Amino acid sequence: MKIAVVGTGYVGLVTGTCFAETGNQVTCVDIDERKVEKLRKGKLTIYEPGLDVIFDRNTKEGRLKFTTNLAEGIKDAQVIFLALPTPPGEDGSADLKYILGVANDLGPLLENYAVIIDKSTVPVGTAEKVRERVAKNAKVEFDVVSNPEFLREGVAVEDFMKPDRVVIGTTSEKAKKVMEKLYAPLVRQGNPIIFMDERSAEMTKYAANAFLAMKITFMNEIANLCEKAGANVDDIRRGIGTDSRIGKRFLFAGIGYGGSCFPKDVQALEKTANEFDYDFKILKSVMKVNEKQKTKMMPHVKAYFDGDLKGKTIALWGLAFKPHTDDIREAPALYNIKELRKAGAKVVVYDPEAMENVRGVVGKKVKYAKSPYEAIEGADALMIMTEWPEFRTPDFDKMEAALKNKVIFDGRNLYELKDMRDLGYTYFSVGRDTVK
Ligand SMILES: NC(=O)c1ccc[n+]([C@@H]2O[C@H](COP(=O)([O-])OP(=O)(O)OC[C@H]3O[C@@H](n4cnc5c(N)ncnc54)[C@H](O)[C@@H]3O)[C@@H](O)[C@H]2O)c1
Ligand SMILES: O=c1ccn([C@@H]2O[C@H](COP(=O)(O)OP(=O)(O)O[C@H]3O[C@H](CO)[C@@H](O)[C@H](O)[C@H]3O)[C@@H](O)[C@H]2O)c(=O)[nH]1
Repeated sequence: MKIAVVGTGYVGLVTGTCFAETGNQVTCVDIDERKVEKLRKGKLTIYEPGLDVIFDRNTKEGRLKFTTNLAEGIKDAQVIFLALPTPPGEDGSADLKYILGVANDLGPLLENYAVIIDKSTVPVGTAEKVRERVAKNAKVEFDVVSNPEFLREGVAVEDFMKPDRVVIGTTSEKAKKVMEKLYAPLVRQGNPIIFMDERSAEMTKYAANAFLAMKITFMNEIANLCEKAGANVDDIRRGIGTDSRIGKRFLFAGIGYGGSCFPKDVQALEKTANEFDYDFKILKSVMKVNEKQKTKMMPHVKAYFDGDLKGKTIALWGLAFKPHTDDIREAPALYNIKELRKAGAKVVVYDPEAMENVRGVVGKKVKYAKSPYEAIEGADALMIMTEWPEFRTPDFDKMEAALKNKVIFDGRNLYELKDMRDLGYTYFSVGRDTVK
């Protein structure tokens, strides 16, 4: 099939590369000339495990191309994915300017029947809006389908190639057939394609993200209560996760959810509820709790240094919003850097992948270390913000020699309390006793 993907960010690049891998002819379109130039030279623009291998194969074999020219990109395409940003607008609702802008441009460029697919996360009713915009100038027949994406960053290729399910919102039989053919190679293991109308598909995406954000937030509140009540959240997680109605996944307490999706999508769904005059109380609580959770270690840090962080050096391990990605959008680490600096502390940071992105936002306000051990050399304390595997079993002898004080503020519960006790650390974690 000939496919165009408009918007070549995390979702667009993964979508385009994976569909090239299943044998399609894919052209990715982006307005960012530097990005397209780099991709054309065979260089990836994001860090995503496993993407490099299939990207190389498909660019070399000529199935994956890049352009800044929309007309050239969509020429003869049977399906056109819109994988464009839907950032929060001023009031927190999803800003549709990118999607509707491209929809306006598409109409006059269509030469044959095409299925236009909303891959971006878009509020209920967007497919209708896209249809209206394209129809204004279109001379040929077309369909607009909602096909939300559920991939997670860090495991995006695997999620895309082996999806739990594919959700497709369409009321057109013709579009349905095209979509079935397109996705057939990805659902061979028997995972379902779930067809529904466009509005339900759009709502499904927000419901999934909001539910997962709520699940995490619930555990974060249980963790906060555990700290007061002397219980251990890791035991609670195991105790409830084994109940198949609850499930083991997304029960890890920590310093809040971040990333480019949960924060904006929970907010956008709450705005949608507002528009329909519905007071979505749970979502409001989820946002409020998460906001506070991100910097929940700060009071402990301040108290440890008797309220005075001036001149203290705090090392941060982990900057990305989660491991296996260089994405720092809404990363808890950024909020902690801000709070630490506000309190007068010097901050030294280390992350295996996200340093360049942080440099772009924070610049010289923090020091960048080349290794986790360089970051803690002479530091007064260590804070852990992201659970990268390399932080899980560090060389504790090296750590002891480097740190001024044996104190760790762990926002991701990487270590066993017993081990920390045996090693003689003061150890703060989430939803568990403090080791002193
Ligand atoms: N990142 C994820 O893990 C993820 C997962 C599922 C769904 N989503 C949703 O997918 C959508 C895209 O997210 P993303 O993370 O890929 O965003 P992104 O910011 O990484 O990528 C968007 C790309 O679109 C390009 N662009 C902007 N305007 C354009 C135009 N007029 N023409 C062509 N290209 C244009 C940008 O230059 C950028 O490269 C969002 O709605 C998001 O909520 C994201
Ligand atoms: O038990 C858990 C699981 C996750 N998180 C946090 O939740 C956030 C989101 O994590 P994750 O869902 O793994 O990453 P994303 O790449 O943001 O993926 C989410 O957002 C995407 C964009 O919409 C969706 O496609 C995915 O299905 C959805 O999981 C991160 O800050 C994690 O640290 C926790 O705190 N505890």
